[in-house]
Amino acid sequence: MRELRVETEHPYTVHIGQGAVKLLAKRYRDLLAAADQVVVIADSQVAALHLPQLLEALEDFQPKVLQVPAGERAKSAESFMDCHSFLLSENCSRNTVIVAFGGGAVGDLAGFVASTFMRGVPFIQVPTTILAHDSAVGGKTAINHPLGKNMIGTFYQPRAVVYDADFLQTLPENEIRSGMAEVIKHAFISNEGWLDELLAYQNFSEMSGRELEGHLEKGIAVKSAIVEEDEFEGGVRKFLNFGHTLAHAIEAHLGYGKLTHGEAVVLGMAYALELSESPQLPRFLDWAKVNRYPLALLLDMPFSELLPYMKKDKKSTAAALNFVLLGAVGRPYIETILEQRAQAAYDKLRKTIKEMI
Ligand SMILES: O=C(O)C(=O)C[C@@H](O)[C@H](O)[C@H](O)COP(=O)(O)O
Repeated sequence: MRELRVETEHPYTVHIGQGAVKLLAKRYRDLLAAADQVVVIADSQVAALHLPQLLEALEDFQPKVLQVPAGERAKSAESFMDCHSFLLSENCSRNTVIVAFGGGAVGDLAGFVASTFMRGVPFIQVPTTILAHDSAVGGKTAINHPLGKNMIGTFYQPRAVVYDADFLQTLPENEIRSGMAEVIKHAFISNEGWLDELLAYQNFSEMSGRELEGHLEKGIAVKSAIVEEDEFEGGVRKFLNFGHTLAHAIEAHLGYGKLTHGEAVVLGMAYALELSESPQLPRFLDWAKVNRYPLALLLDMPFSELLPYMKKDKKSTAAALNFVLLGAVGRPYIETILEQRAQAAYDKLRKTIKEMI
């Protein structure tokens, strides 16, 4: 079992390894035993596969379980209110502990619920996807608004992240693709050798469980170092948004859940590389093509339809579009891009994609 400490204002530990969920009752007994109630907010698809393991680990605390829709559909105002209604109807109090069980979406939702229920109750992240190596660490919580992704949320750190690698074994192919996009994002902003290793995958089924755990640990280390430096995103934390300006626009434009977050991030990273005039773009597009990321989707989406969403991105202002670009691998920076240049780069990328698929 590996442990990584995240030294934020309220520090916590990320436990990662097979069977990690079993340590919940031992390592967090004091927190859980002091709670008047333990409430699990679970992704319904994940619950169908793995809830018994979590309930066994928490059996001493007789948790209540609320299942929410799988994926991005969990991050709606309706599901946020359902969570609060559940907590109130179960007579939960400020001494309740929430456990988020599932992928990035349920983690973002449950974290937001935990940060707002009676102005804040403790929560533990139990992520079950590759993508959540990113979202479960760092304390960004959110739900979506039809006009923009993650527009409603807080910074609120979990008490612990318990990342059981056993849960990753049942991930469907599109979830593996989605999660690997955030892994590769961490490599782009930090380390060329690691990026080379990741871009060598022609098919993620070549990757052993041990290799995957290694990549997740590296990703978490990159993420936590940045979060430790800039917990509330005044500066360097924005680099973690590499690829996300376009990705979030695509997700909002298509309707949340139509595309996985990571698939959208791959399209967004290709665009950010084009804007950066990066020599990494051709091999990144080749990698995306062989690993069956939906590059062709960009051909159906005119720039004008995505622009209003990009303007609402949290890094942008009313007057300027701000993107995370890449000087070289490991050297991200923020640049303000004029609309005309943003459009030209988008059209150029679409032309390249059209010629290669
Ligand atoms: O934690 C962060 O900081 C990130 O930016 C990580 C992103 O990968 C994250 O998944 C999310 O999409 C953040 O978007 P934001 O627009 O809510 O900052």
